[in-house]
Amino acid sequence: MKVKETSLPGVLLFEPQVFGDSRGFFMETFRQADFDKALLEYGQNPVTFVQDNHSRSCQHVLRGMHYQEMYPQGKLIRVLRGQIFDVAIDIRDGSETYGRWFGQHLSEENKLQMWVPPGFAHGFYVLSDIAEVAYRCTEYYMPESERIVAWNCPKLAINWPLGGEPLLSEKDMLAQGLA
Ligand SMILES: Cc1cn([C@H]2C[C@H](O)[C@@H](COP(=O)(O)OP(=O)(O)O[C@H]3O[C@@H](C)C(=O)[C@@H](O)[C@H]3O)O2)c(=O)[nH]c1=O
Repeated sequence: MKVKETSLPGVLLFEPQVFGDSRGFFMETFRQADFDKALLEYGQNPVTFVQDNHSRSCQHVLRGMHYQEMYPQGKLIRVLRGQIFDVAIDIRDGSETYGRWFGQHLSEENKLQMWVPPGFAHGFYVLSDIAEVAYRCTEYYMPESERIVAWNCPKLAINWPLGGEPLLSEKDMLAQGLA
């Protein structure tokens, strides 16, 4: 697994080694020791994943930008099918990079994984007909603690590669921008 820093400190990209042969391919998608080493190398605290999620969305769906106020979740995101534009926003109080975002195309082709540390908001926009997204979380889902920042907050000015009007859940539609 190769690890790359991004332009937003804390957010990391993981690129698995893919072993292709006449049958198809094989890859390790997570290895605890390598992940621990990467976090240590980039000065982050060790984490434990406690929940695995899988969602399926159609083209132009935008989910986000979500975070949990209490029990902030770190998330390790990958795409099983299709392509998304995945975005993390630093919303940690007092952070030097507060309000900055980073976006990356994740797809079944590039097999990249994005690490979104606890304290960041997260969301994605679906570019392909269908996208299946799988992610591991470091805290359990706590709906009462869930907060949402509007995907189109002018202060964030996220440069979404929109190919059509985003399809949002009702709660994402009602979200406010960053205070
Ligand atoms: C996120 C989540 C939802 N649910 C339920 C609640 C609801 O009835 C249904 C759909 O929930 P949502 O509309 O919140 O799903 P969704 O909009 O896909 O929420 C997700 O968005 C991405 C961007 C993230 O980063 C995730 O952490 C999560 O917030 O699933 C769970 O049971 N456990 C969970 O962990």
